[in-house]
Amino acid sequence: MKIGVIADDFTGASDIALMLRSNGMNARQFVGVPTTDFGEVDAGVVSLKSRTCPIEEAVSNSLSACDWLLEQGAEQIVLKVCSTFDSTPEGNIGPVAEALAERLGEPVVLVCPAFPANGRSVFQAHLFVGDKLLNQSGMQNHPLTPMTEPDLRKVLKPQTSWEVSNVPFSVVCQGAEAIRDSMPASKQMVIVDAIQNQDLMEIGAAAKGRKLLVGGSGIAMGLPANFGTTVEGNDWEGKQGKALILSGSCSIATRGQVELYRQTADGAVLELKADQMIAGAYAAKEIADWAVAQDTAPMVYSSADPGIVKKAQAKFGREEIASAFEQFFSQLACAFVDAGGERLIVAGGETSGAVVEGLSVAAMDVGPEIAPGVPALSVVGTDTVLALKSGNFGEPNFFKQALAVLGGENARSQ
Ligand SMILES: Nc1ncnc2c1ncn2[C@@H]1O[C@H](COP(=O)(O)OP(=O)(O)OP(=O)(O)O)[C@@H](O)[C@H]1O
Ligand SMILES: O=C(O)[C@@H](O)C(=O)CO
Repeated sequence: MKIGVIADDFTGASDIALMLRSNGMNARQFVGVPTTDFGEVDAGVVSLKSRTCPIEEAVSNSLSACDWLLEQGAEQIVLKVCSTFDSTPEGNIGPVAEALAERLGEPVVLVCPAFPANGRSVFQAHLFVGDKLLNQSGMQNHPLTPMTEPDLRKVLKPQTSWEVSNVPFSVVCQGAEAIRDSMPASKQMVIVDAIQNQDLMEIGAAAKGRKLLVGGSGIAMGLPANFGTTVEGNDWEGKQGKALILSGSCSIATRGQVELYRQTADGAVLELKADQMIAGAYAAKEIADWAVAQDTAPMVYSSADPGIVKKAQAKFGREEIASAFEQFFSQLACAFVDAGGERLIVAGGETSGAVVEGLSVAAMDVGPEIAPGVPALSVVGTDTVLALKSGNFGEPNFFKQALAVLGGENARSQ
């Protein structure tokens, strides 16, 4: 293994696995730290559910993943965080990055969440989503990690005892050597500006030999070139069996995708409501049986507008309602696969984590791209194919595209 990735959520893990594969590395996504040997890969991506869990748990799981990746021979570790830098004021990005840097003996940590293909850019350490600052992008309403500050120095500083600084675009646009020369010598987390893919390629070249990087999948774009790896053609195969769409993401893009799919799904949709969920009114097995009996791929969703989410959180508690939905989606996915379902499309990182853990998946191979940051995946050793969609990724007709690609067709023709 050349590059080891510790991803703080499951959709993020498949996002960076796709990025590494598209740029010349064989990559495999693991669910937690593997306990069996899956053979040699250039890049191993360990998916954790550490974005919103208690800090001590996030640190300890990330260190275990790091140790395992080092044992596999990884020369460089990437902590994959969200391209919208999702974290609470306490963490978990800062504490995990600091613990990993100390474990690896790395005094300087490059931090860059930019992902231009999905509209995320960093300028003067401020994170933009399209033409909006992070705190005006809709992320201020996120159910678990509301992002109300666009200056990443101010987001990261309260999370770490290290200094936090910025390498501005005026340096980045001069290329890899200028970026390398601008690196401090002492303990620092350095937020590096990046606006376009070319900047990420230069940052990747500048990062050659660094033991730890922190960022969105964009930070991995220029890394495979440092190792001179290449990949053979993709032998990934789709499945034509029963499909189910599960959406627990309340992000703006997902809500648009849910609405569009709802209009075209011939009624095969079921909205889960918070009151009924808490009252235990939904039965996973019954809904799974209904799902496999449909002619078109059904969609089960809890995606709701910020006002509805806030009310549910005030009534039941933020963690309680989130975990009730996550547990239910996980049970439903298991019941659907038990009932013979083959294709699962899941929207939302936390939701995807719950589903994949519930299915007891150990490893996934990366197939073709459905949308930037979202690959088709196949669960190693089973007939299940999956798409794990980050909340804000994908075009309005994402679900239709995903059904096609998981079925072995081309997304662009949808
Ligand atoms: N109607 C709802 N009311 C309250 N919470 C909800 C509701 N529907 C979903 N949730 C919770 O909101 C959280 C959404 O997070 P999730 O990571 O799945 O989506 P996302 O944040 O949009 O995706 P990503 O992390 O990939 O950007 C989940 O914990 C989910 O259980
Ligand atoms: O970086 C992103 O935005 C995604 O891969 C993700 O992590 C969303 O959960």
